[in-house]
Amino acid sequence: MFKTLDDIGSGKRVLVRLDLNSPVEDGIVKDNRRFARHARTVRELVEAGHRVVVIAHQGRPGRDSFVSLDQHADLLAEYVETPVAFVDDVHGEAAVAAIRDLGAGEVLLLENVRMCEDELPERSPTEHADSEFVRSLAPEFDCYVNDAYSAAHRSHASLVGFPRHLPAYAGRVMEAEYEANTSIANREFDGPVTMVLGGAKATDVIDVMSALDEGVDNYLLGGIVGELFLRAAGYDVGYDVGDGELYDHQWADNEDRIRELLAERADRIRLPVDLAYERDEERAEVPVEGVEKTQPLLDVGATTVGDYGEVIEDSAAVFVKGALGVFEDERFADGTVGILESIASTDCFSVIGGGDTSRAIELYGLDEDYFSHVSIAGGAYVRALTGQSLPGVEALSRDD
Ligand SMILES: Nc1ncnc2c1ncn2[C@@H]1O[C@H](COP(=O)(O)OP(=O)(O)O)[C@@H](O)[C@H]1O
Ligand SMILES: O=C(OP(=O)(O)O)[C@H](O)COP(=O)(O)O
Repeated sequence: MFKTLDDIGSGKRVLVRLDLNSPVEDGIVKDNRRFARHARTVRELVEAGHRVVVIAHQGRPGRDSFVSLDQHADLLAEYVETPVAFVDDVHGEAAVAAIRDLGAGEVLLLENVRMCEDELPERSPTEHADSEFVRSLAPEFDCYVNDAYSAAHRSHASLVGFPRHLPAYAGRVMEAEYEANTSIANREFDGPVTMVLGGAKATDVIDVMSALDEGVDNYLLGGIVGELFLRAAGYDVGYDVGDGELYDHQWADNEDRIRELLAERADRIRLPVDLAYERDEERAEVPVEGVEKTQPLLDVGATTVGDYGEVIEDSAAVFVKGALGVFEDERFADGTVGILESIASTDCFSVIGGGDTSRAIELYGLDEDYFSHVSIAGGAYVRALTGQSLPGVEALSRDD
């Protein structure tokens, strides 16, 4: 449906859009798997003797994470194992001069594209193609590669404007993410399909469940979302404790849809039968019938992990969206890690998505190779699961 790096040839001037958007702490850009993944695409372009110019974004104006890409150049260079030059300009004279100076097999990163006013408005590809940003850079290149799947749900200039001027190709990350994340909608599996749904964002999970009625045989719920469903089932859970804002407003916003889903799909939805909480600084577990509504509940319990593991063992495909507990705290990681281990021990097709959830894989030393695909996308993954098209993918696919 789109052309790939296999179709480019060699020795071209290539503009490549990556998603290097990263956590920033005290002004320091944190390394994360986006660098390692995109490095593969960049390395392949370098090895083909192209002149490689990278564009990417970081944060949004007004936020602390809205910083220059100078640190990103060093991090990317480590993974590509080749120097990555940086110019603090997006499309002005300095950027164009640096682009023209580039030799074959060299890599240059331009400044954060969100520092350019043309980038962020959600506009059509035709409007973006006509922006000064896109019109001033496009003539410097022979082709455009979009590898930024995890930003492809945005109709921003650097993601949709260039394919109107240049032959456009998908990078390796774009290809792999697209194929894995749309497989729940596009692929037939030879056995039950299971979704593990957790995390803190109830609306995302409800949207995914609503969109995927036919294709899914089992829903295994946990996290905040699981507690909201348990509350709908009549258990005394899912109440905000102290100043927390995790439950009550999400309950108010989603109560009706949760009740409907539970009634319609009672035979396919599995809820936690036990939960974990903190007692005397240790992990303690309690059956759902016994929880008191003043306890913060931070993970699913061991019986739930066992039950869910049996369902996973019998599944042909498992998709994960959201963590089953507060896995960042080792005491409450058993649910998330236990489920990931169950998936890893089967040979089912598996996709682990959600920026936070996939972090549990590296935090607890699981091997990525045990899973069919570990996504680096958050919002784009949810949109793909719900069958929505992504403007950045659409822009690559046009055949007019
Ligand atoms: N019971 C819980 N109470 C509080 N936070 C939870 C609970 N279960 C999961 N979480 C939190 O949810 C976060 C992941 O949620 P979310 O952002 O929805 O998922 P993702 O980013 O993977 O899509 C994790 O950081 C985890 O700490
Ligand atoms: O990190 C990103 O999305 P994600 O947080 O949904 O994974 C993308 O870079 C998009 O960034 P944006 O949500 O500021 O447009």
